[in-house]
Amino acid sequence: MRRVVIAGNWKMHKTQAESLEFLQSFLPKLENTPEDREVILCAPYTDLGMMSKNLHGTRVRLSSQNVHWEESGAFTGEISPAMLTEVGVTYAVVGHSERRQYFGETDETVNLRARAAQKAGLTPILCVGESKEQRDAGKTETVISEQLKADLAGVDLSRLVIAYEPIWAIGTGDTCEAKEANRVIGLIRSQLSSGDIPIQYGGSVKSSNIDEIMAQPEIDGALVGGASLDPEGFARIVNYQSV
Ligand SMILES: O=C(CO)COP(=O)(O)O
Repeated sequence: MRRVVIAGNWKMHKTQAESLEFLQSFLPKLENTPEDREVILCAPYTDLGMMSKNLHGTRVRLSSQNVHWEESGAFTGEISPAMLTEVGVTYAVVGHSERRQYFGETDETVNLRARAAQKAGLTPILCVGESKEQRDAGKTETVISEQLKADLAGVDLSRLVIAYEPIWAIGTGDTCEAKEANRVIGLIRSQLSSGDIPIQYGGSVKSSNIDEIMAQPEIDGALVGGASLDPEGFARIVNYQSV
């Protein structure tokens, strides 16, 4: 049985005060959430320590939105795996398309980050996905397959989550059709030597489309951006109706 993993990626949103306010409203809404759903919040670095204290004894896990591959050094603006594990973080997003697009992240650095995360005991959430141009040119499968090959070299597949995030569907309201996301995720799975890796869909996931997304047999969860900022809405996503 593959795990269901629902994660909220807050990106560059929420101060500590705002995160605390979120948790106060969100946590009570998880009372009836089925036990087998894993819930993760990918919060800004400055929120993680405080959130970790407030999440103690709850089912919610914490993720960073990136992680560096060196243990320490002259890397201004970066964060080491140990700095994250020390404050109770257990997951790290790597290879998000916003990092690849705006901050020069390459498959090579994504791979280094994923391996370093695992070495420190963090589970990477690896994001892959094609741009609109690549999709229109019929290159979706090739792009994703090259990303997987490069990003996962030397990575332990038993401690990994993958998120399929088509770039054209991120923050646009233009969700990938659930059946199409299911097809691509099936292709991703067919390329992996382990069948147990949870594979999420990400890109304009909302409370109004989560039920259909989660009804797809290949989709094991969601990586939610904008809709994870509101505690009501994100709780509705976590508490999706399974069919
Ligand atoms: O990038 C995403 C999650 O990592 C998706 O963002 P949106 O849900 O805002 O489209």
